[in-house]
Amino acid sequence: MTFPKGLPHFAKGEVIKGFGRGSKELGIPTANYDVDVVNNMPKEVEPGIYFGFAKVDQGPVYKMVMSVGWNPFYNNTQKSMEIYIIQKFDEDFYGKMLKVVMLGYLRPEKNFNSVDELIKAINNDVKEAEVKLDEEQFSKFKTHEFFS
Ligand SMILES: Cc1cc2nc3c(=O)[nH]c(=O)nc-3n(C[C@H](O)[C@H](O)[C@H](O)COP(=O)(O)O)c2cc1C
Ligand SMILES: Nc1ncnc2c1ncn2[C@@H]1O[C@H](COP(=O)(O)OP(=O)(O)O)[C@@H](O)[C@H]1O
Ligand SMILES: [Mg+2]
Repeated sequence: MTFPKGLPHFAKGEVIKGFGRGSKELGIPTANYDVDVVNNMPKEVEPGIYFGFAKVDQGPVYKMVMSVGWNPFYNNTQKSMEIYIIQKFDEDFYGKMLKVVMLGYLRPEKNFNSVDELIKAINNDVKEAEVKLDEEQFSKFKTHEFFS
């Protein structure tokens, strides 16, 4: 199988503050990158929802889903890259170093009629990502030297 245009893409940077909507309104926190990391992405990587792996500081490598774009449901004016790590954390990790590898594309960003529909869509993304990331072509990136 061939990867979508611009993938795999490796990114790293500090976790910054976003709008605080992820955990408060959706119950799904997302670690946001700053504008430099967003601008470093190859032009051919389309906005949309992606899956891959993530690591905070010296911690373990976890599965992740990522939203790239303008969040049409909220109409953001700045493009963002936000990562939901598929793992429960007891504490926030603002200011920490976050490394990710983007491996696959799930769907375009969409608008929804309600917050509930957005939450359902994200939960479905998580399910799909969990299955796909177990495929050998993707799972091998868990031990990629980028993360060591
Ligand atoms: C897997 C995933 C899929 C998402 N899909 C959409 C989407 O289709 N449309 C949208 O407007 N926002 C989408 N979002 C982004 C959420 O709206 C965003 O995480 C939320 O606004 C939190 O923003 P904040 O970090 O600035 O607080 C998605 C986020 C994730 C993690
Ligand atoms: N599983 C997780 N995935 C991503 N971020 C998490 C997770 N658990 C806790 N966090 C923390 O929650 C923060 C994001 O919450 P969020 O409500 O999206 O706020 P913000 O708008 O500031 O990004 C992250 O920056 C991180 O410190
Ligand atoms: Mg966030």
